[in-house]
Amino acid sequence: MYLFIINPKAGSGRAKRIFSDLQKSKSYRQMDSKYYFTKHEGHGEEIAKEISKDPTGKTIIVIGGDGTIHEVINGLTTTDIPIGFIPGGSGNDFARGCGIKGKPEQILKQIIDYKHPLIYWIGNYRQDDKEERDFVNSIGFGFDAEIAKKANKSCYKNFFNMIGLGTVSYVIALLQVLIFFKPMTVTLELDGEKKFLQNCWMVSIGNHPYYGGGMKIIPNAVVQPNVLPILILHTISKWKVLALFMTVFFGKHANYKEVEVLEAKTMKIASEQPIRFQVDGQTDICHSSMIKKQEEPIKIKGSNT
Ligand SMILES: Nc1ncnc2c1ncn2[C@@H]1O[C@H](COP(=O)(O)OP(=O)(O)OP(=O)(O)O)[C@@H](O)[C@H]1O
Repeated sequence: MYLFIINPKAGSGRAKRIFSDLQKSKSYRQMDSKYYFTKHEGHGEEIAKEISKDPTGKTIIVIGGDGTIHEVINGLTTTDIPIGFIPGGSGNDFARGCGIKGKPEQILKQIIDYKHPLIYWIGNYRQDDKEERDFVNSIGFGFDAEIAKKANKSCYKNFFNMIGLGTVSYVIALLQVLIFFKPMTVTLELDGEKKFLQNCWMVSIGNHPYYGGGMKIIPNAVVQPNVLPILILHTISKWKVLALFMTVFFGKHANYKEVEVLEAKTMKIASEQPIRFQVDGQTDICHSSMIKKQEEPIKIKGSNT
C-alpha cells in the first residue's frame, strides 16, 4: 500500500496542487493508496511514527519540501519502509541530492515501476544533551545558519518561492547577514582529533552537495556510508565572502584558500558561546553537537540515477 504524506503549505501551496493533479492521473487511480495532509509543524513526524508500527508492504510517498521529508525521516522507526519523494517545496535540495527529476506524474510512475530504490545514508546529530535526530540534507554552523534564519523570517521568501526563484531569498539574506556577522570560535573534533578554530565563518556537513535551492555548498559530497563530507570557511574578509558566494552555484568556492574541505567518520563541534545552526534549513542554537552517519541506510524510490 502507498501512503501519501502531503504538506499543504509547502512551496506556498505547490505540494497541495501537485497532489490534486496526481489524483486525476491513471497511475494514482490504479494504486492502492491512502493519504494524509500534515496539519501543523511536527505532524509529518507523528504520521511517520504511526505508520512505522506496521511496516509490512508499505511505501510512504512524501509530497512537500525539505522540511517535510526531514520530519518524515525523523518519525520513521524502521528502515523497512521505502520512501518515495515528489518535490513540492521551494528549495527541494533533497530531490536534487537524490537525483529525483521530472514532472510529478513521471516521478510517481518511477516510484511504482522502479524495482531498485536508491540506497541513501542520512546523517545523525545530537545537540548538547538532547536526543539524537536525523538530517536528510545538511547541517551547518555559523554563517549558513544565520542566512537560513534571516531567509526563513523574511517577508520576501514567500514571494520568491511563488515565482519559482526561492534561491534569490538566500542571496538577499546573505547580503543582510554579511553586514553584522561575527565569526565564531569553536573546537572541532574530527575522528577524535582536535582543531581549535578562531574567527571561523562556517562549518557545514552534507549528505550531498546541495543547500539553499541548488547552491553546491559541499561540492565533493556524495551519498555514501560512514563518511561526513565537511566544509570549513576559515577567517576571511567580508568582501571576499561576496566574491566566494558568487561561485557557490558551480561549487568553485572550494578553490579559495580560506575554504577547507575534509572528511571524517564523526565530528564534534563545541563552543563556549552559543552557536547558531541550521539543519535541513530550520535553525536553532546549541553549545555542542555530535555528528555521524546513520548505520542503516534508507531506501528512496523515484530516483532514476
Ligand atoms: N499544515 C501545516 N501548516 C503550517 N505548517 C506546516 C503544516 N504542515 C507542515 N508544516 C511545516 O511546514 C514547514 C515547511 O515545509 P517544507 O520545508 O516542506 O516546505 P518549503 O519550506 O516550502 O520547502 P523547502 O524546505 O524545500 O524550501 C515544515 O517544517 C513543517 O513543519
